[in-house]
Amino acid sequence: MATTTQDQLKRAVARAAVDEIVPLLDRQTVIGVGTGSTANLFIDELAAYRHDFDGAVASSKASADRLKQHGIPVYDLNGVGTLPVYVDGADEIDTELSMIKGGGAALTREKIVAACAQTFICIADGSKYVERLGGFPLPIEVIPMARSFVAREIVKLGGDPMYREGVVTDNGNQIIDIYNFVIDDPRSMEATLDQITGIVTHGIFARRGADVLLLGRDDGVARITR
Ligand SMILES: O=C[C@H](O)[C@H](O)[C@H](O)COP(=O)(O)O
Repeated sequence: MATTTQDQLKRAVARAAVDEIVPLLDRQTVIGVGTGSTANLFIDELAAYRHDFDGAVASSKASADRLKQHGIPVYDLNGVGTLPVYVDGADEIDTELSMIKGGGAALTREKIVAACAQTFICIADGSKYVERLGGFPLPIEVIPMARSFVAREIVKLGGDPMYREGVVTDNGNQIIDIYNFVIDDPRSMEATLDQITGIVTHGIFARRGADVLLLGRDDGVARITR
């Protein structure tokens, strides 16, 4: 039997997310849209329904551009109230639906848009589903002048910080990736990192984790809820 490629799994969950949200849409609905290769496929699938909803708030300039290319209006979050749904990928997601995000450096806007959403639907291929977060290096967005200070604080917490050279976020900041970081308790680590001066956002999404995970596996898309 032919194995399903990662790209096919991403496409399957993107379609499943569209199937899940289309019944909720009306001409006034504005939805939150994430960033990355899986979110891109979701945007492409969503395009067929562009006349069934009002528009979207994007979590990155790249996603905003892709939405606009499909003729989907993109709104500033400040002009929109609560979003009924936010759809995005993840770099890792655990059984409690806590996530590591930010592999594409979009974590800050993602966390903000997710905070405004009633329901967070995570779309991910099976490789992202883990027992414990931390195999994927944890991205942190830092104010540039605080980079070395934040790195020293991370070392005190037992992680190995690595500057992601050449990357500037949509907010004009820099990214540090933390390798070899044990995240036994995502909520507690999220709170600890929230306290470090100079960190704009880190990639642990635990307090605002996903509500629904659409997980692409060889045998189909599993729907897992928190
Ligand atoms: O900054 C990027 C985001 O957090 C993405 O959602 C995450 O990196 C997953 O991206 P992909 O769907 O390309 O694996």
